[in-house]
Amino acid sequence: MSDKPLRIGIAGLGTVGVGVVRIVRKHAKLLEDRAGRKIEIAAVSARSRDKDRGVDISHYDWEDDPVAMARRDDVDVLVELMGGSDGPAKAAVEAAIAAGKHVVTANKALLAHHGQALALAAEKSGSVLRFEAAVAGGIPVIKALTEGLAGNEITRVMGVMNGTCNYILTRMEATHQGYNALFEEAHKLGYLEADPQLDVGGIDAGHKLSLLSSIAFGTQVDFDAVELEGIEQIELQDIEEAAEMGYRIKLLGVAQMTGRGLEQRMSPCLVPAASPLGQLEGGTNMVVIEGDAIGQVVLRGPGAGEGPTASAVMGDVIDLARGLSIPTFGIPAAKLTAARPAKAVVPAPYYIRMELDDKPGAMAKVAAVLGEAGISIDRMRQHGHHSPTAPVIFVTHKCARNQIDTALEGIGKTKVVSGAPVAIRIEEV
Ligand SMILES: NC(=O)C1=CN([C@@H]2O[C@H](COP(=O)(O)OP(=O)(O)OC[C@H]3O[C@@H](n4cnc5c(N)ncnc54)[C@H](OP(=O)(O)O)[C@@H]3O)[C@@H](O)[C@H]2O)C=CC1
Ligand SMILES: N[C@@H](CCO)C(=O)O
Repeated sequence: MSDKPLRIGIAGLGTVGVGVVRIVRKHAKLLEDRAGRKIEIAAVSARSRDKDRGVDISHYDWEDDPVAMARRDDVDVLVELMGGSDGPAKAAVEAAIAAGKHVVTANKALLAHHGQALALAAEKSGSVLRFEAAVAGGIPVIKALTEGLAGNEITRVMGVMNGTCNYILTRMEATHQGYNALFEEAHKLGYLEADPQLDVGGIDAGHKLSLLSSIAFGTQVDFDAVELEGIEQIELQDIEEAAEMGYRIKLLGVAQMTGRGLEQRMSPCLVPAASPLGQLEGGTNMVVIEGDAIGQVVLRGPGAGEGPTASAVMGDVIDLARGLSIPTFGIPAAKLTAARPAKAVVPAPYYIRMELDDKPGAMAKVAAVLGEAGISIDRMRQHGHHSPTAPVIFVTHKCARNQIDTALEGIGKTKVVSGAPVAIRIEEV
């Protein structure tokens, strides 16, 4: 037991920051016993000093400037909980690292864009940079990958890592309402990020996937290489068609090393309804890790919210208090390789929906385009309708995404389809 406390400075007192303050206050003795030393808050920083945050912060020094707080002599660890890929979050983290202080952050945007540079800087200055809370909120997935599964060659990482999207998709199925109505519901419940595109555009989940990829495959974080597709084009009809075929639609991230490079994609996928991913409800997250020795591990839990996210932050803080020092992405940053990005090369069956003109030869034209792209049709259904166009669903045999893209382009040129066809990958999970 050390008689020297670990002193943290918290930059950002919103949902997560307040959660961290609450845990430090409520569990002071427990934390001391587990960490082997006291954990104390030396200073806090946010935009507005006068805001009522529902916790008493009067015992802690206030800093208007998070960078100044990061440099304070009495701060051993900067806990960055402001958010944003650049601006004050980046400046404060860089200042802390330059001053040789450890950093704990929940900021996936910052790490997805600057993770490699920050990890290199941290190692150079002898700092430790940790980010458990940045991926899948309260689920200890970073620890699982960097520690518990460190003896494995990781073959695939998959997951549902944006609770808001999963909430919208599962509520569409449960309430038979369309995307727009459920987007509004999620908005009213305060689930959406300030910029909702981060959630529904798949960007937030893509940030998280890029961080997991780095640890799993020993590669430099490459968010730009993540193939991103959001959930906005998913219609109730897709959810219901998928359900009838025994699938559910999830915004699924998949990262795997292929013979042609690192495939990273975050996109809506049909997954078997009976699989663990298919059964995931509401805002819950799930990460599936596959390794050569372990086989498959499934981690499930709350991906956001005050308590779960602060829990993950505190796990990192306790590790630092214990003196644990693990490279940011599991191996020294200089050893992380720059992976060749591979577009979805692993073939899969696809679900394709389109509004087909109800006139002679229309179906034949579409079938010809699919055939020319080398795509074999597994199943096809056309529903009864009273409109001039017929909703038509194809399920293909396994094919590559570029074949689908070629076919979609060709289908557009047939002039027998209204609007853009929707193609969704069917993932074996
Ligand atoms: N909320 C969640 O469930 C999860 C959040 N995260 C991540 O955790 C981080 C924090 O998220 P969350 O708590 O929800 O965010 P909030 O928006 O609730 O809080 C952000 C805090 O940062 C402060 N802040 C913002 N800009 C500045 C600035 N320029 N200078 C000083 N302080 C600033 C705000 O100050 P003020 O209060 O005065 O306005 C506020 O206290 C983000 O990186 C987020 O992505 C990760 C997982 C889950
Ligand atoms: N916006 C995220 C929470 C923070 O990671 C989500 O909906 O999962």
